Amino acid sequence: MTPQPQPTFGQRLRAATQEHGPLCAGIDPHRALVESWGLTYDLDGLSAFTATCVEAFAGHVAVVKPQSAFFEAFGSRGVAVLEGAIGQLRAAGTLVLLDAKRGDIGSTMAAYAEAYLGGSAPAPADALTVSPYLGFESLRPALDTAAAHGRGVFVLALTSNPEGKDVQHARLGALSVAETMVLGAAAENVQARAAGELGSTGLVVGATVGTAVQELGLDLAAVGGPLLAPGVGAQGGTAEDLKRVFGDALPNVLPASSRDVLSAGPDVAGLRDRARATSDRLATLLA
Ligand SMILES: O=C(O)c1cc(=O)[nH]c(=O)n1[C@@H]1O[C@H](COP(=O)(O)O)[C@@H](O)[C@H]1O
Repeated sequence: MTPQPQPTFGQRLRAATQEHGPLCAGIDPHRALVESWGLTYDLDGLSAFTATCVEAFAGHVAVVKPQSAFFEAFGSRGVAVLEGAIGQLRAAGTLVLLDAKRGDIGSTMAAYAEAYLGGSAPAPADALTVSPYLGFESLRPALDTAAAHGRGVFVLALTSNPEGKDVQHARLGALSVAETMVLGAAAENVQARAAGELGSTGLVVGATVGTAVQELGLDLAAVGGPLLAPGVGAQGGTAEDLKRVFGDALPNVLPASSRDVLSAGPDVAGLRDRARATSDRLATLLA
């Protein structure tokens, strides 16, 4: 019997958002949030916070995005909590986008790719955020490792923080730095686009970037991959902003929200309801 080709990350993401709506729910255990849930800001509090998020989100949202920094802050035992959560979410069929924004030179990038996306990664994620400021092509090991294992990457292009534009709007000859990321991701997604499918190389474009997409003349619809839009909620990004920022690329947008959703905890049902309501609202907008 001929083995079936494994589904790509883009295919799995499309199916997940069709089933659950477009929300990417963040797990960002900030000290203030953990304490507002009545937990102590220590390893026990981190574990309890994470377990509540997993219970609320697993099987109920399309994608969960744990922010690695908040787990790394507790050292190897914090990372073990993160690895446990990744495993539980994926076992429930929920896609995990690990937000670690890794970026380095080729051989070191290859080690990061193996660590998070490889065939023998200890706790592989379905996708990883990556930082392209050592050059788009420095990401090659992550792009190739992800593709080989049906996983994805999200490349920073226009980040939601106000300082991002100092680098991302800068021009390299005719092209802005952001546009090199758009063209790089589009090239990775050519085959998927030709097949009428969502590609597995995504970009990060914040919901808070105002008119930057238009000013820089970026063709986000041509990327052919998912467009992670953080900044919804706590950073001030609204559903209306998503419309303005993304225009005809709206169907590929994966809006991400962390604090705004997490503030509905610690009650599991309350947290799940907030995530579902946010996802439903966004689904109507993106339809
Ligand atoms: O890659 C990201 O997810 C990301 C990119 C970006 O441009 N801006 C941004 O806020 N993020 C992440 O998205 C999350 C935003 O959290 P909230 O502002 O609480 O919704 C954090 O984990 C950020 O690190």
